[in-house]
Amino acid sequence: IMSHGWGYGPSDGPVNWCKDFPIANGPRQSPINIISGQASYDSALKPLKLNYDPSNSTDILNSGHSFQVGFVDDTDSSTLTGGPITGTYRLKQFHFHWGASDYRGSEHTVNGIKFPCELHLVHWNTKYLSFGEAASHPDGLAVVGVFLKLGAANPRLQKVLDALEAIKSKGKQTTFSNFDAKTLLPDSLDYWTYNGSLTTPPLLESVTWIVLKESISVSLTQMGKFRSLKFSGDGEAHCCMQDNYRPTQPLKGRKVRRSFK
Ligand SMILES: O[B-]1(O)OCc2ccc(NC(=S)NCc3ccccc3)cc21
Ligand SMILES: [Zn+2]
Repeated sequence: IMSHGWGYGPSDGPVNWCKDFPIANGPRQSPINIISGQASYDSALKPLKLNYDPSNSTDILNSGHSFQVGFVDDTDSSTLTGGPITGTYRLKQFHFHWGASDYRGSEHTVNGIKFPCELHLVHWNTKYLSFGEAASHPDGLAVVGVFLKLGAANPRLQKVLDALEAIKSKGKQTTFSNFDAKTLLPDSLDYWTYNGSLTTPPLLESVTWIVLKESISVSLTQMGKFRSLKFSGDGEAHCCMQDNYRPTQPLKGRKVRRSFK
């Protein structure tokens, strides 16, 4: 077993996760490479409905693997409905994955193309009592993935990045209120969808993935802010938080559908 938790380094990284989490080699692992020509249009797929209440945002945390903005999820005030899912899923947190260079960092890829960063908006099915409970069921979670593409600075993203000063090292947390996660979404909500898993241990196969076709912009300077975070805690040897993405996993016969013609 691993001497310590999991990470993204040479000894505790994705190639070794299967030792502690054998599901890493399971039938519905994420992320995947989306081959757009092989994704079949499904007219039965509904439009995504994201209703987020900005007053639900609570905090921003350096988890040691990424940073995440947390939301109050004890009522149906910030929800995802429609799309490929049935029922109501509550927003719990959003976080990102990014690279050490601008040519890698996303988890999902499109026709082999990597983006410098990928946003994950994590929701859980309210037919279960909690996120933890939902995470152990095949229909328990729904994650909206958004690619970040190099370009003009993104003013909506900047509000999140300005908060990173206070959470540089692992375990740091600070309040983060009145943030409207909807402002991080692109104009179009066209998406690809497939059945997958968490992309970090425990790699549970409980995620309906909803990956948006349209990306949002991020500037080089803003990418530098992501990379200024540390995997390490205060007093530990400084280890820049970057390349915190899992490589793509085998499709194993799964079908990817698209909501757009
Ligand atoms: O694959 B992802 O990076 O994107 C989607 C996503 C959602 C959640 C996580 N992990 C979490 S919340 N772990 C804590 C936990 C996990 C399982 C049960 C309780 C608690 C990682 C990812
Ligand atoms: Zn993620």
